[in-house]
Amino acid sequence: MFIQKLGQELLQLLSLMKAKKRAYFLGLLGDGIGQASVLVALPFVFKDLTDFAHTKDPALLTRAIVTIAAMFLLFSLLSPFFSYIYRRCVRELIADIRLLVFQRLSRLPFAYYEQHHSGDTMSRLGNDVQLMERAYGEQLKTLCIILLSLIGSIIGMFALDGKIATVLLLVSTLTLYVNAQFAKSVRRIGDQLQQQLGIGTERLSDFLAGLPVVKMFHLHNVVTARYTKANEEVASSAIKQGHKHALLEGTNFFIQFVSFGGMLVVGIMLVAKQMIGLGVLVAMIQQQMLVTLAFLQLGHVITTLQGSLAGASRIVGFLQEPLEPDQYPLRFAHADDSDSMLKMEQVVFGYTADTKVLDGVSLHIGRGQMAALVGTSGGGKSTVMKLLLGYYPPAAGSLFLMGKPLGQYSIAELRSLVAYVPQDAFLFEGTIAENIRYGCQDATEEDVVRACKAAYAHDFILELPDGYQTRTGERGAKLSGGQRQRIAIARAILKNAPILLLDEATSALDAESEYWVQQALAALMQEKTVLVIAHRLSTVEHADIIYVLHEGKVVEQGRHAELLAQNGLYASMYEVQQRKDLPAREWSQSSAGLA
Ligand SMILES: Nc1ncnc2c1ncn2[C@@H]1O[C@H](COP(=O)(O)OP(=O)(O)OP(=O)(O)O)[C@@H](O)[C@H]1O
Repeated sequence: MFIQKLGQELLQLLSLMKAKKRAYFLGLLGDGIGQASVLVALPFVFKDLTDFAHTKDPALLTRAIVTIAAMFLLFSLLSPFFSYIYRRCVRELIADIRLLVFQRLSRLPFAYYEQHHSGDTMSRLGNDVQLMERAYGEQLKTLCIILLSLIGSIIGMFALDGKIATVLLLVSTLTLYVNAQFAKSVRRIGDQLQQQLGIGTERLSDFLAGLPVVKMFHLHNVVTARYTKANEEVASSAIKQGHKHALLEGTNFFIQFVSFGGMLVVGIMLVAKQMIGLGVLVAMIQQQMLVTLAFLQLGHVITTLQGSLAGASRIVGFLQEPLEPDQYPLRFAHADDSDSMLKMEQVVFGYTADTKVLDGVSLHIGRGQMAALVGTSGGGKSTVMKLLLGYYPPAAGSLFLMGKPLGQYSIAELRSLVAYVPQDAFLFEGTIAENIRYGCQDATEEDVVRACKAAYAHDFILELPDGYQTRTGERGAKLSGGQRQRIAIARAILKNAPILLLDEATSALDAESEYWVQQALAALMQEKTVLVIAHRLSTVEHADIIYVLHEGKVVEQGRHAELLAQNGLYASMYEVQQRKDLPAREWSQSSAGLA
């Protein structure tokens, strides 16, 4: 079972080598054979020298000198050459694997990112890839040298004396057995340790992402306590691992001591009775030490290799995560012959099979119209957006874009038709110009400036120290919320997609920023079909149609005045917000008057 699992994981590790397999094994075996043959040949040199001292036979001295010269050649010339091939291969292999992991990561379905913590994913790229590097770069090579020198030494021992070799081999096998027993529990602890390291990384990335919240609520003690707990668990597993290793070392030392002492005593008695020569005893002791050492190292390398293989197996598992499909396999019997740009018919959706987050939602948005999604928190507004962006397919019902069923679009086509401005505009580390150009990578400088002027961003960008070349900082941290939002709007203007999805962010902005963002949005919405999630109902009073979502159902729909007249959920939400919004609205109106 254990051997079978080890073998399977080794195969997984080798499966990632692909085209580099040949060069890797050439380097590995070349270097391994060089180092192992030196180890195995050395006892024979000592045998010849001991026998020469005893018999004065010059042929023995010549053979010893020739062997040493051959060893020198192997060790100083060939071994470094193969070692170079091998090391280079490992570096290239690890770079390839990192890239593979990243490429897979960038093409996973949206559900994956929602279900996995980013810290866990970071740990994949960091810890697990590092473990693989150790497996390819150190442990497999050590394993190769050990196995080769083990085979060479066993053959050498049998060449010296078959009976003694059999007894010594049995003792050495005991070492292997003990090590294999330890390996299982060390592996278990190793798996636990990696998992706990992943949790530690999660805590760290949570802390970094939530730094403003930590500062604002003075949560240092809370986050430190969470991190301390994860850290203590890591330390506890690492100590347990250390304890097992120490116990293993002690046991191995005992076995080695007994077998070495036994060999020495029995060997001297045999030499005294002239049953074997002194040279044979000297060579036999050395070969036996090599075999015992090889078994000892074998145990150690297998336990550490197992830890690395666990990392490799997580990477292999990750590389098998299903990719986002190019197209959803949705079949719809009919095309939409209405004039709608965006249409949902009785759409049902749940994040899990047994829940319904959207329960028969129907929307109809005509060309050039502005529609709004409003409603209670958790009502399903963002989920509607996720379906329209092709992050998830609907479980039932129909979804049409520009009259064509969703299933007839590739995901890439779908996303080219839609521009999305989220609530929290994300900017990549880089310059402002680069960030805007993500909307259309072929855009010229003039296009970028035009988009920024339309998004009311041009003036503030010019005031920044390096203008369009100003770096935005991590997640755009060097800019204000309103500035980030206007850059995101400029990016969307540049994309120039016919359908615009907006998640209204103005509630998080101060009155002045809100005013400029609203102006920018008005420019963005021109001649577009717009669906906006509105958190503040005052911003969608002029929408062509408003859909009120509550617990996954459209409970009201119509224009602002019609909904007020219905005196239902919308009317009561509007009334509550009117009272809260008053000061901001007054400022906004007076600014508009000034502008
Ligand atoms: N990735 C997810 N996995 C599981 N459930 C989710 C996921 N995202 C949202 N939900 C659940 O789906 C329901 C609808 O969420 P959604 O975010 O669509 O609501 P919303 O109307 O946009 O809410 P809000 O106005 O508060 O942002 C909620 O009950 C939420 O808990």
